[in-house]
Amino acid sequence: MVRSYEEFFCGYAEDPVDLLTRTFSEVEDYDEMVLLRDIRFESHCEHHMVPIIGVAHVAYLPRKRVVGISKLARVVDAYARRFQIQERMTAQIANTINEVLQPRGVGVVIEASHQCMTTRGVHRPGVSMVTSRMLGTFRSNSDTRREFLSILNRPGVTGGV
Ligand SMILES: Nc1nc2c(ncn2[C@@H]2O[C@H](COP(=O)(O)OP(=O)(O)OP(=O)(O)O)[C@@H](O)[C@H]2O)c(=O)[nH]1
Repeated sequence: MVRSYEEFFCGYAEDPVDLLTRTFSEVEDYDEMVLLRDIRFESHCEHHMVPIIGVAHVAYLPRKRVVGISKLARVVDAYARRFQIQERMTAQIANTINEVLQPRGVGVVIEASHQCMTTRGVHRPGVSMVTSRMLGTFRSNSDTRREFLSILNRPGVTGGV
């Protein structure tokens, strides 16, 4: 049991800023959107300590600095593996990427099911919660935001491989 809880809450031992400090510079001035979608995560509700299970979609518009793509998923995990509320987790992921990479913009969308309301309390299975945090161009430019959100609605090319 102790090992399980150490795993559930190992995010407190991770520094999300550290995860993003190594960046790639030789990217031929790539400056279009980078989007990692369907990042599955498992978190725990800080009110009831029961699971929040969902997916995060994380995008940014680089300004010179491009990060290893797995690091975006690691940042999601670093915040998910803590006691959370979904709105705070969404903001933390976006704010950290924004502060460390200083991109032109960041967009984070999270869709999750909260077992504190599907399996107890109000008992509403099948309900999911959607939150988003848009910064920089994702907030100020509706075309950028629309491009991001429209990609989320497209089927993936890899078929989830
Ligand atoms: N942006 C970008 N990152 C990539 C691409 N292909 C691989 N990567 C990332 O390149 C990074 C290499 O980082 P390292 O820290 O050297 O590799 P690692 O120790 O295997 O890192 P993890 O994959 O996080 O375990 C990883 O984050 C990969 O996900 C790509 O096409 N674009």
